[in-house]
Amino acid sequence: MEAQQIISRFCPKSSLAPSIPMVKQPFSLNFPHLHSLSSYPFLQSQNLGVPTGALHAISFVNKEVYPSSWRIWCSKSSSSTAEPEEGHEVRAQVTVRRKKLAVFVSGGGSNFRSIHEASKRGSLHGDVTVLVTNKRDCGGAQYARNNGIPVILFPKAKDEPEGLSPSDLVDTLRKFEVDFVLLAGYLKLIPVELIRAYERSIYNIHPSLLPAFGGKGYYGMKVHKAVIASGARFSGPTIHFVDEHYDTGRILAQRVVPVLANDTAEELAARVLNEEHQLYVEVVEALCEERVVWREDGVPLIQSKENPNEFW
Ligand SMILES: Nc1nc2c(c(=O)[nH]1)N[C@@H](CN(C=O)c1ccc(C(=O)N[C@@H](CCC(=O)O)C(=O)O)cc1)CN2
Ligand SMILES: NCC(=O)N[C@@H]1O[C@H](COP(=O)([O-])[O-])[C@@H](O)[C@H]1O
Repeated sequence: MEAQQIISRFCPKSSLAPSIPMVKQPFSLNFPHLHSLSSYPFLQSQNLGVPTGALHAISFVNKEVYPSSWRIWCSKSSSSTAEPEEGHEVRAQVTVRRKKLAVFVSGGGSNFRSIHEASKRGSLHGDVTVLVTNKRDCGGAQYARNNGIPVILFPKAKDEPEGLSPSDLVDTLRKFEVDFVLLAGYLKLIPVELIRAYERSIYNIHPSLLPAFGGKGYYGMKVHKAVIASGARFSGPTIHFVDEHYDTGRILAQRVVPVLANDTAEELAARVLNEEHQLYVEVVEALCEERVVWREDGVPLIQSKENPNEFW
């Protein structure tokens, strides 16, 4: 990518903005080595007086690289102590608040379970605080109940007397202080009220390489059957921002799997789903650590946790 590309970082309105202003900088992709304190758990909480469960970091900036006029929004540190290395200086300290997640499902909920398990094992700096479904007895809803996660029905079934309106749903998610909405096998159109209320904070996983094989009518096994029938040699999951239409939001992440000559739709579905589970957890970890950045041309990128100089 051209060095003059501008990268700015987006922090959802509902999350605490970092303690230093978000500024656009004429960056190349080669940031000085900035790393996250999150890889040094012993530095968390007690050393810096930061509440338990909060990610925090101090930015050490390589003065040779950045002119003093640049303000660094990244708050990462490679140091195993709070002291800057030679040639670096402390610029800022930012606490990344633990995020609250709402997951929407209509079926078995294996992606939801993967995200919840990542939260429980501590690799995810967030919690699933509410589950939303249009199928009250689906596998995902049962899993949520078994794990003490509140379940909300939306929209109600046609034959049910009453249910939540779109604005009721928004109010309910606000009451749960939801930061991000994650669709995971949810088969209903998200209403524009929710899209507007959670700008750039609603994500969906789709089982094909969008924009191919997406849109109304493309869900579940229908997607994999269409891929096989097309003769495509590759498929894979896409995670994208959700806008008013099915599968047309900005693409954030993808993985590729081969489509084999003798694949059944079920075999392809299983291969894609295995990648989905890994990819969605990786992406949600990045969301919760506020590692999503926006290129000047509007393409969202994820900043690598291991090497903040790299984006994918
Ligand atoms: N506003 C948005 N809502 C939803 C999106 C989105 O991108 N924007 N993604 C879908 C998930 N999805 C693909 O990833 C998808 C789900 C369902 C359909 C579809 O055609 N549904 C049928 C009804 C199916 C049923 O009720 O069993 C339909 O609308 O006729 C297409 C794509 C989630 N919501
Ligand atoms: N267009 C939407 C769509 O087809 N989503 C797909 O539904 C499955 C849900 O599985 P899960 O309930 O086990 O997570 C997943 O494969 C997901 O990509």
